[in-house]
Amino acid sequence: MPRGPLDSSKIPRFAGPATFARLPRLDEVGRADVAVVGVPFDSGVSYRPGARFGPAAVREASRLLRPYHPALDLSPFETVQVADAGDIACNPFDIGEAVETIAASAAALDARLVTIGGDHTIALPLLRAAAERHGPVALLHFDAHLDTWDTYFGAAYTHGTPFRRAVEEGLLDTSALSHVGIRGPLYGKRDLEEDRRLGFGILTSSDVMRRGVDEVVDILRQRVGDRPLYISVDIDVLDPAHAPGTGTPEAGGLTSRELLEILRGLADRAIVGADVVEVAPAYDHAEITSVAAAHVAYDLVSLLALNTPRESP
Ligand SMILES: N=C(N)NCCCC(=O)O
Ligand SMILES: [Zn+2]
Ligand SMILES: [Zn+2]
Repeated sequence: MPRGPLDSSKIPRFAGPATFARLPRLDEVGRADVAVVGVPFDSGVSYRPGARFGPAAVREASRLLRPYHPALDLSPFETVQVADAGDIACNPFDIGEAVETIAASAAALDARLVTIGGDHTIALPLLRAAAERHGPVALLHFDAHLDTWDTYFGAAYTHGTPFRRAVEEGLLDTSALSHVGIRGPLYGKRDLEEDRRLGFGILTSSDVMRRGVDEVVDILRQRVGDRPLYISVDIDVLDPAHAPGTGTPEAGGLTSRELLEILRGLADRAIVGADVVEVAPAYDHAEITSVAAAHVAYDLVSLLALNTPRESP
């Protein structure tokens, strides 16, 4: 029987140190099927810094999460062992070294991971770890930004470039790559042409609004098929009204309801790992962004719980 979160009817949810959803730490349970791990790294940002404080803020905002998910009819923490694996400590002064550390630490965790960032640079090492285990993976990338740019100031590893590196490294199944929520001004039309050449399809923020959640879910489910799927959620996919606490906000984004509904529509796909990145609490108000990120992480944990292979009795 998995060990679940602290009982909030006995220990008030605002008491004690924060783990994700008040779950046990990984060292308290020994092993986990699904682990939530923080990566407090933001040395790859191109604008406002501060996502290094994302993991702590999301854990704090996750105290109110409850154990039963009505929309999925699922108690994820009873179905599988979920634990908080703490933070991956990586070098804030050397991006290349940090990327190596994150890849090695993620690969060493014997669990399916929901990673809390940190800036989007961390998706590259997380995809390395996922591809090492599963081969090239399908990618669903929720973001205002493409993050397939080549370099910034000559730097190859930044929060605007992880998915171009991931394609170059052969980590992704280029027949199943989608961005969702893209919007805002670009450097030029070439950004879109290069992105298409890498293999990405785009559902813009306007597409989500005009075509609606159900049609978007149909398109994404078909594109992913039965491939192993990695989901990367940059919280700036949400409108700044729903996620002001982030480094590169863009007007005209998704609502948190739309994002959660799209994720729930993917419950029967073969999800192998996920991240929620770019929460920068210094720009947040009333925990709006961290609450949204905590709920997104809860839904991702639930999807992974549904996707954990059960041992036959
Ligand atoms: N928020 C992320 N991941 N990327 C934004 C990069 C946009 C830019 O610097 O032009
Ligand atoms: Zn972004
Ligand atoms: Zn991003």
